[in-house]
Amino acid sequence: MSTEPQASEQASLIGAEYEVEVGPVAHGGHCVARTEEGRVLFVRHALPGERIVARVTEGDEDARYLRADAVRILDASKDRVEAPCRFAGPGRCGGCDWQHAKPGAQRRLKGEVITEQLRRLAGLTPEEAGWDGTVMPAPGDKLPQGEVPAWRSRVQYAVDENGRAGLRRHRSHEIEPVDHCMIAAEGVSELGVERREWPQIATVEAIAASGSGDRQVVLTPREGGRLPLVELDKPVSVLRVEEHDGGVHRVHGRAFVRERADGRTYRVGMGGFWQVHPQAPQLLVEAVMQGLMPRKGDTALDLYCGVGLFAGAIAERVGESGAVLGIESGKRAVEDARHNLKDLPRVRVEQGKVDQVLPRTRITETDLIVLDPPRAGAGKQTVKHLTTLGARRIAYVACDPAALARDLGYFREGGYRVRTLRAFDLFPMTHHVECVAILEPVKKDD
Ligand SMILES: C[S@@+](CC[C@H](N)C(=O)[O-])C[C@H]1O[C@@H](n2cnc3c(N)ncnc32)[C@H](O)[C@@H]1O
Repeated sequence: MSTEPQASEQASLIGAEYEVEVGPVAHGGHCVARTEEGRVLFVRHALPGERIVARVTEGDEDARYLRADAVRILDASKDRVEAPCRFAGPGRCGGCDWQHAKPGAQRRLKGEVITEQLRRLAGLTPEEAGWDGTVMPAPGDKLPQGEVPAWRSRVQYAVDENGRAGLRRHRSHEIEPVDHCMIAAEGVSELGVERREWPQIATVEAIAASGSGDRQVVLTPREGGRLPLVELDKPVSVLRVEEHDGGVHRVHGRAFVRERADGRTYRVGMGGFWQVHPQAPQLLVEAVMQGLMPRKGDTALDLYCGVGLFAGAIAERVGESGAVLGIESGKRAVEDARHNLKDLPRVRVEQGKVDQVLPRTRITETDLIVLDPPRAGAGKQTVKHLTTLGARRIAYVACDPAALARDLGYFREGGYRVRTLRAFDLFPMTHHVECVAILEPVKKDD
């Protein structure tokens, strides 16, 4: 069955409906389906094996593929549940992708995406990647059926023309007003951002640091708008982002929040990166340390080091006879990292892009490397450089399995193999997943 789009839309297929059988999951929070005419659809709100009616949301006659939403489920998967969030569904909030899937099924789908990316982009079988296909939930997130983990310790809300806070619809600038985001951490919900009016404000970010209890609200006024009087129920620091240069103006309270991981406190200023799931920093430090096994006296690099999470953990373990160099491009993050690690005299943090700073350091060897790049990955040139430094072990922390797979391919070209690859569901209800790959040089007799 198919419904043709209205003639006035010319070649656009937006609005056309196709009855299809849903195929496998694809990277990005959707599944692949094929129409009778052979058109490829990327369908959201569907699950593999289902028979559905898909309505096209993007694409025209000439497109290589169309984007679509499952608007009617004719034959449901056993993994399907009623979305617990009332703002989820076709055309609604774009924050979550898998509200309609059981938690175990969400993790399975993420595992399938990782396997597929490894195969397609690196030519690696699960065995060659040391990957057993299991995506682990964060401790505390395995909740009874129907309950949703409230994990987002940082939420940036957009504000609509009526002053209501909300979240963007999928691939859209439109805002879905949301009076309670189910995945927002309790500390975020308690700030009351979702329940008040925000005239003249473009975005409001609510931050609830877990270890310290620090709370922060970061306001970006509308162009030409003025900052409204801000009175919140809780003691929070409020920052305002200046329009002209992205600078930060402190309205009241501290200009940073304090986070805790691995027995240390980390100051994180505005714009500085910190993992959003409260369990993530500890979980990732443990996975990285188990993989790297630092020894006293080791030298190590922490690339894309943020405010110094892994540099701090490694420095504690390599002791005073060892040394750690962190590299990070964000100016404020580097200031925070230097502050956070100032009790560790053998740690240095350099500011700049890894591909520019690393060659300038003239480092020719190191025992250990941890790299935790942004979504785009490290890239061929940087990976190639890293494979020349003779590291005994490399830990690659990745928030995008596609970029990870590409970079693992480059590591292989440089003589490194993957020992283990672990994956953690640090973003429940969304399609995102965090991986930690541990690499080591291929031995001559391998
Ligand atoms: C995924 S975060 C990791 C931060 C840190 N490892 C942590 O876990 O808190 C990536 C970091 O890389 C930084 N970054 C992005 N591109 C960079 C580049 N080309 N060179 C250096 N740092 C970069 C970002 O500012 C961000 O702090």
